[in-house]
Amino acid sequence: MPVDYFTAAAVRAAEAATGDLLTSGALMQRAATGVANVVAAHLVSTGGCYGRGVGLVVGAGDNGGDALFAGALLARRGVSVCAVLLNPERAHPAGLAALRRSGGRVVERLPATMDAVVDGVVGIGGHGPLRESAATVFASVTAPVFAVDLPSGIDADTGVVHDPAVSADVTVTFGVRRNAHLLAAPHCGRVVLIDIGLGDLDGADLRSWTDDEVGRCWPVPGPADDKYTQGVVGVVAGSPRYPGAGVLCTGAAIHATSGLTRYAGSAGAQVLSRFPEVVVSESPQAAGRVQAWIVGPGFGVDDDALARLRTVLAADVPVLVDADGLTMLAAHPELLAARTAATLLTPHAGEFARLAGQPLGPDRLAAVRDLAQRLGVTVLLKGRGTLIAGPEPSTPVIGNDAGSSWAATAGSGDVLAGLAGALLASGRSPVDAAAMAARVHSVAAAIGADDAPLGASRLLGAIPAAITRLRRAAGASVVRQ
Ligand SMILES: NC(=O)C1=CN([C@@H]2O[C@H](COP(=O)(O)OP(=O)(O)OC[C@H]3O[C@@H](n4cnc5c(N)ncnc54)[C@H](OP(=O)(O)O)[C@@H]3O)[C@@H](O)[C@H]2O)[C@@H](O)CC1
Ligand SMILES: [K+]
Repeated sequence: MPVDYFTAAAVRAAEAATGDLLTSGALMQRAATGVANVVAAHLVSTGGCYGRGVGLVVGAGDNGGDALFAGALLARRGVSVCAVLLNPERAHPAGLAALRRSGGRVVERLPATMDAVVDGVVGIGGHGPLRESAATVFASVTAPVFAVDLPSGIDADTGVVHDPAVSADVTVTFGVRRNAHLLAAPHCGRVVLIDIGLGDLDGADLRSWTDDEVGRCWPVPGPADDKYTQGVVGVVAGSPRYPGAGVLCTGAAIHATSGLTRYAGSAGAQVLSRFPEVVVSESPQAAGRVQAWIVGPGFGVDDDALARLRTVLAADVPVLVDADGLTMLAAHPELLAARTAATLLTPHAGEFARLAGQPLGPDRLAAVRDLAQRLGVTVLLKGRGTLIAGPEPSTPVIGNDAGSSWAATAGSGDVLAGLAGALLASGRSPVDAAAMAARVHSVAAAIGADDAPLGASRLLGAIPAAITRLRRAAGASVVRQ
């Protein structure tokens, strides 16, 4: 099952639909119990609850109410709980009374040594950066931070991390995940989802694929397959100045599927010396039939490159455009007008700005969705958090948090393009191909890096192990050999 993420408005609508549960405060009690249990589990795993110190940083809304009720529950378990009220007159009255009844204290500032700090400043009602009073409290916090719903200072819908904002070790959220949990994943830490009885929600804004899903969908040869039935991909990449891009992109395509890989360009000799299984030609016209093209990595932007881009985009098969191909496409958007098959663009932020005609801006989710709809293509926006939007407005954007930044290295994008292009040739839709490629790319980066910087060659070499890991996550029985 994919993991779905929702906007604050969708969360509020789902809460409102519960009627009595919301108005009676039952939802808040469930939320607070979840927070208390997560914090207590941390205390237990690090020595026990009794006599340990937990600080609450409490804002003026219901997020602060959650923190206060959670603090009350912890105090009843023998935890020494103290709360800083950022706006004492507006602190949640029932929550504050509950804390006091349980023996929790209100303090001006948190003690220097704490075992955990609960961020109850703001949740889905927050806007803008952490205000000064809250920022001052967090500036001296060294204990693990447990964010209620969202780390404060992070926008629930866009994931924009304002400055300052809380960076959490654990985020405890309720009912459904919010967009920010994926878009600002590095700031949320471990996200724990508490069931408060909202049920299943439709209309996700954002979605991520799980490892087992990618593994289940990964194309592997069946009994009736040969090299042609699994998809032939053509790679138009590399140049005399940048032959390596052609080698890396072609190598990734070879590792992705068992289909045939053709290379068309000036780096044929280098490609062949590394990968003798590739069928090499000088130009796309001479390459023979393919089920998808990859065009652009290390390609240059001269007239010859533009002519090749034009040829490839005129073909009635899916095309992935990357790197220099995107720079040329930004100057010649008319090349998309005559496309009859799907197109997948894979820009980084700079290429995105060229295509969109304006800087990416902080709201990456809206930007990628707008560009995909405007151009009528699928767009994969690269980064630590990859975002993939198709041209249909009704479908959720797919996001992939890499979990690490090891893949931020030269040639990494060429590898991603090779993976996604081969999956396009195997018949996957552009959104699926992009989502699967992004996931396997980040897993390969983690495996290849093994906690030390890696180059794109090692990233390439880790692709088979990454595919194996994802397929194992899906269970061995799903694919008949
Ligand atoms: N409804 C329910 O039953 C359930 C709700 N639940 C919980 O409620 C939360 C939503 O509560 P909410 O709607 O009260 O908004 P909330 O996130 O507390 O923020 C609003 C307050 O923050 C303030 N503020 C804004 N920005 C700020 C900033 N940058 N820095 C500092 N302050 C800032 C703003 O102040 P103002 O702008 O008015 O001065 C206003 O007072 C949700 O995230 C979940 O935790 C769960 O218990 C499940 C059941
Ligand atoms: K919070």
